[in-house]
Amino acid sequence: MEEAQGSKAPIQRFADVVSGYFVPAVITLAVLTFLVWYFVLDPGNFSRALVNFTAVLVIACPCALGLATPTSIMVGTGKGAENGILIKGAEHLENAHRLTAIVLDKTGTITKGEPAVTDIVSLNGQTETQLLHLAAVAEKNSEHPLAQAIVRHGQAQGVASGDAAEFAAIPGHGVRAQVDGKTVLVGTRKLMRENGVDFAVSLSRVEALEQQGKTVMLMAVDGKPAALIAVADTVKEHSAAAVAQLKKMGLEVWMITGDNERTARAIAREVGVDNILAEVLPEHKAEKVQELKQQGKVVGMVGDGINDAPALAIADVGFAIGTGTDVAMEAADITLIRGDLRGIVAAIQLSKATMRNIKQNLFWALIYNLLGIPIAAAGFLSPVLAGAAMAFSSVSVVTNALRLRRFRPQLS
Ligand SMILES: Nc1ncnc2c1ncn2[C@@H]1O[C@H](COP(=O)(O)OP(=O)(O)OP(=O)(O)O)[C@@H](O)[C@H]1O
Ligand SMILES: [Cu+]
Repeated sequence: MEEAQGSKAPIQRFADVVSGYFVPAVITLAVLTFLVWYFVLDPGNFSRALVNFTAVLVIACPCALGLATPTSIMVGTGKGAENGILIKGAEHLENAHRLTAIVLDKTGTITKGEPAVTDIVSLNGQTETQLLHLAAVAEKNSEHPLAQAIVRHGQAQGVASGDAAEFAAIPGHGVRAQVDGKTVLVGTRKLMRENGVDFAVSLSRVEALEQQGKTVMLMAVDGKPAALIAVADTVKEHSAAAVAQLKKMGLEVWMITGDNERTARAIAREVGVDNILAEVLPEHKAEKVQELKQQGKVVGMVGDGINDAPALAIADVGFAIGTGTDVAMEAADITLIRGDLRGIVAAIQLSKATMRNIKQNLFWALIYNLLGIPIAAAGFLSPVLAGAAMAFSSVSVVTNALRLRRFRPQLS
C-alpha cells in the first residue's frame, strides 16, 4: 500500500508536464507585468510595479497542482484496502477504469476450488474400491486440486494406504505412477491418446458427466481403460452476481481454464459467462491474454493459481484472489483479499471514482491561477490576498480528495 501511495499514476505525468510549461510562462508573465506597469501604466512607480509583479508570481504558484493527483490516489488506495482491495501501484488504480474485458480463471476463481469426487465408473470389472485405491495412491504425490480430491476421497473410504513406486506429473494432462506393480495413468483424454489407450466406447458417458459441469478424469491400468472419475466443484456464492454486474458495466467477460470445453461450458452457463477459452494448457494462458490485448481490448485477468501468474503479469490489470497462491498475488497488480469476485466490480468503481476526483482536483488547482493571474496583472490583487487564494486552492484540493472517503462500492 505504501508503494501504491508513493508511486505515480499516469495522470500525475499530466500534472508534471503542466508544471514544466507553467513555471517559465509565469515568470515571463510576471516580468511583463512589471515592465508594462513601470514603463506604460504608471511610469517610474517602481514599488507599484514590484507589488503587481509579486502578486502575479504568488497567485501563479502551482502548489495545489502538485497535490491534486497524490491526494486522491492516497485516499483511493486507502479506501480500497478498507474494502479488501489491495492495490500495488497508483497506475493500476488508474488503469482499472479503462478495462474493457475481464478474463476469469475457472478453478478457484469462479468456483470454490474445492473439488469433490462424485462418480467412479468402472470400465474393467474391478470394484469402485479397488479402482479408488489405485487412483488415490497414484495421485498422492500430486499437488493438483483434482488429485487432492481423489486422495481425500480415498482416505475417507480407507483405501488410500500404500505408495507409488514411480511417479510423474504431466502438467495440464495428469499423472503416471506405478501402484501395486501396475502402471496407472490418470488424466485427460489427450493423455490417454498420447499413451495409446482407447476410451472411445466410454465417451458418451464422459460427455454426460461433463454436461453436468463435472470434470471427468480417465484412468487406465496397464494400458487399458479402467475407470472414469468425476469430480465436481461448486461455484462461489457471488460469482454469478459479479459476472452480471461486469456485463452491465459494459465489460466483455471471459472464462479461461485447462478443463475441457463441455465442463467449462456448463460452469460458464451457470454463472452467465459468454466467452470461453477451454483446454488451455498452463503455459498458454498468458498467450491467450496477449491475443485479447492484441485485438485492442484492455484486459483484466483474475486468477488464483501458480499457473495463472504469467497471465496475471501480462494483463493490463492482474487481479489475484487472496485465498489463492502467493505466486499469483506476487504477479498481480491488485489482490482481492476476499475470494468474492464482486471485488473486481468494486475495484473498477473505485478506479472510476478516483479518476473523477483527480480531474476535479486538477480543476480546483488550476482555476485559481487562471482567474487570478489576469486580476493580479491588472493590479487588483495584493500579494497578501494572492497568497491567501493560493492557500485556499490547496485547501480546496485536499478537501475534495477527502470527499473520496465517502466512496462505497455499489454491489448488486
Ligand atoms: N494430477 C492430476 N490428476 C488427474 N488429472 C489431472 C491432473 N492434473 C491435471 N489433470 C487433468 O488436466 C486438466 C487440465 O489441468 P490444469 O491444471 O491445466 O487446469 P484445471 O485445474 O482443470 O483448471 P484451471 O485452469 O481452471 O485452474 C484437468 O482438468 C485434468 O483433467
Ligand atoms: Cu501556491
